[in-house]
Amino acid sequence: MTSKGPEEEHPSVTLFRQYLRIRTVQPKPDYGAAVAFFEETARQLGLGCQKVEVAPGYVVTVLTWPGTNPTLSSILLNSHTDVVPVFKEHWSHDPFEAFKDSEGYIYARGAQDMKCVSIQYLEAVRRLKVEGHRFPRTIHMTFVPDEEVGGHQGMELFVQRPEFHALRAGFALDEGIANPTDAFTVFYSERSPWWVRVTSTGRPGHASRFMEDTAAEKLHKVVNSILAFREKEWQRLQSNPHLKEGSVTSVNLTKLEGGVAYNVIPATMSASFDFRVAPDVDFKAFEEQLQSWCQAAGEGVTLEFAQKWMHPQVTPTDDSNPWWAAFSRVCKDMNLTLEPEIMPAATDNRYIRAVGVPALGFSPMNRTPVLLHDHDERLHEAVFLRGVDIYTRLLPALASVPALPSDS
Ligand code: MET
Ligand SMILES: [Zn+2]
Ligand SMILES: [Zn+2]
Repeated sequence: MTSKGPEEEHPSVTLFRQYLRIRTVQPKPDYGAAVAFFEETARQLGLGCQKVEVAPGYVVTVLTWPGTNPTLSSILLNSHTDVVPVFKEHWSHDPFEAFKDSEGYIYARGAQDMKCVSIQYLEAVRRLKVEGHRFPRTIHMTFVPDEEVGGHQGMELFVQRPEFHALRAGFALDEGIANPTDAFTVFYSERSPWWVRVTSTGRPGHASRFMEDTAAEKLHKVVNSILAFREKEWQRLQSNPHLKEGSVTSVNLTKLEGGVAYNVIPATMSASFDFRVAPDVDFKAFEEQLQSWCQAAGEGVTLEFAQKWMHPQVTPTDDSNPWWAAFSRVCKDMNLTLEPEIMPAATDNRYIRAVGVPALGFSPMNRTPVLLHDHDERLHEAVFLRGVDIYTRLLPALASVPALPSDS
């Protein structure tokens, strides 16, 4: 599809580009502007709008399209409003201008992760409302802050609040990842983020000496053990074509800290690791493994967790799950190929699943390179619009799932 001039641009694309220009970029997102944007959109669409301040300055905006049968549980469409930082010098276009090139690619931070999805939800609801539809189940759209830094001042708090329980969510959709092939990836579980800092203490002294028991030597041993484990998991993934990235445990060494001068042996050094633990791992045994690598390195080597998710959940992807049945039926009817996978990263879906709500991670972008968090993050307007079509089919099906035992 070739690009149209601005006067011919699809209004859904225009709204998408407007949202992309709001600078909700970490570490200082302009959440006020995002909330105002959704309030205004709610007004235009005739949707209920509720603001829940889960922490000072951290507002969850809830837009609601009531269903015809209030006894049924609702459909929750979640998206986060924050985006990750940019390295502006590596971008072909200003990442907050939402520039559209002559082919129709829209360049912006958040184009894939996940401002596209927020607008696709809204535009699908708009279309269905304009066509005069009503569905039995209520549809709530939640726009949440803070996901990109862990969701601790966003969804993690929101799911504990009475306002969340009052939504009576029976099923949720949240973000997925683009797929470069013709297929669409859908995520039914997630790896658990474990952020681990290993601190090593040892003998300080003059750096000209062969000092024994130094912090660096012991830290080196732990780093070796963990990177050997990384290599093992990588080989396991490489050698088995049936395994996807989310099915093995990954780890990266992301920070090294310590030292004051070239010629002073420091008494303390630390290494930080980002583990993503596969859902089928025995968590207790895995933690013991980490502890034993530290112990094997010598005295004075300890670890602490900056993040340690312990509640991985799996949403069934067979017809025993009526939500999956409805979701996959629509995709089949639309001739979309689905690739069910475990999310390699972490999303707010982990909090939603942990309070007992089945959830899928889905960002309808096929034939699209995976550019989330990358330079030149972009999405073709035709792929974006196709996503609106997909939600326009998914929402009626999900919001019409007949009464379930869990609804009463
Ligand atoms: C682990 S906190 C979540 C932040 C981000 N979504 C990630 O997966 O890294
Ligand atoms: Zn995201
Ligand atoms: Zn992200």
